[in-house]
Amino acid sequence: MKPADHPPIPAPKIGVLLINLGTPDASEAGAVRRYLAEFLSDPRVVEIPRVVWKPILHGIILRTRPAKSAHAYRQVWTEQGSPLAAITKAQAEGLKGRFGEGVIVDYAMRYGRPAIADRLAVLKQQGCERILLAPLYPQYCAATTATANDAAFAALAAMRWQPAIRTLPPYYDDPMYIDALATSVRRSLAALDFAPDALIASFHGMPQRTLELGDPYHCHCRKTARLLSDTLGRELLVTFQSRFGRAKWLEPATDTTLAALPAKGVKRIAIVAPGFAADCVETLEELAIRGRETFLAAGGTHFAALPCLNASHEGLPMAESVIKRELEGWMAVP
Ligand SMILES: C=CC1=C(C)c2cc3[nH]c(cc4nc(cc5[nH]c(cc1n2)c(C)c5CCC(=O)O)C(CCC(=O)O)=C4C)c(C)c3C=C
Ligand SMILES: [Fe+2]
Ligand SMILES: [Fe+2]
Repeated sequence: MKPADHPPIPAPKIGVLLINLGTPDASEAGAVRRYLAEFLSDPRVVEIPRVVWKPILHGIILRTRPAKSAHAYRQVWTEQGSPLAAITKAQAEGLKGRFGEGVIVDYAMRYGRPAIADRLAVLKQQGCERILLAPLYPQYCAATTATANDAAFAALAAMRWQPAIRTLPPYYDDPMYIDALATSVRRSLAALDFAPDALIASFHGMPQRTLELGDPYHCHCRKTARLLSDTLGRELLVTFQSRFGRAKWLEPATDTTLAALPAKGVKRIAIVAPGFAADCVETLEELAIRGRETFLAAGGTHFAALPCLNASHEGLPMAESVIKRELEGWMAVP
């Protein structure tokens, strides 16, 4: 065959795989137990020797926590399932078509479904020879960003013909991210029927030891908060939520701060969670329900939990921008 007689070779495609933490398939204790078992067995999440941790996990945690957590999930469950699942799906839908022809946007979860290995296989079947892994964590943390990438690399380890891979860097200080947060916070505050005395930025906590071992998570959170505070032109109180286990976690803790503020004369607050790309049980139940109860029981009078960036008018263009930058050089992106 002369070269001109060859059938046209389809252009190789690019895949963008959004990755978030994962969430149970259902809000009943069995499903929550399966999810927690996978999540809390990850040595990136609980950095205790397996011989010590396994009996604690299986003998205590997985016998007691699923029922409590299922209660929390039930309070925030939607018709589309877990909020984290529904919002991540909406983010992927909302980003489709924003990177030009030949770029396929998909999403996966580190724990539970859709699994990272399965979606990588589907992207490959669709002809993606280059894939951007995009863990949706603005602040890098080994327990979130690194383990998401680890899972993808483990799937690649089983492939004879691997796609080329890039990973999305953390975007904790990206001006698009900070501006998106500031615009979203301003819009949410303007819609309140009260003016808060204080604005709290609550980040997911981590064991203090991970900071001492060099994980940049704490520094990334502090920098996000400083830049957001500068952009908003108002003070932000930084706290860390969702403490797990007996070890010392990053401080100040969100729950103890909420309980202490009214006695200091801070009776009206708004709380934002800049480290969560999507609302989830930690923002909708732990902050918006239990946090409110704690604050009001301590004498607070007004409480508002502000929404995360989600698939909003601020959130999607921000995600588009940080992703587009990583696709540069792979193709002429519009
Ligand atoms: C945003 C960053 C997150 C970090 C850092 C993080 C660390 C971390 N988390 C746990 C334990 C639990 N986290 C749980 C829920 C949860 N965590 C994050 C994000 C981070 N976690 C999200 C987005 C969610 C919500 C998931 C959802 O389904 O909506 C839970 C499960 C809920 C519960 O039982 O309370 C646990 C447990 C540890 C131990 C850890 C770091 C060491
Ligand atoms: Fe967590
Ligand atoms: Fe929690």
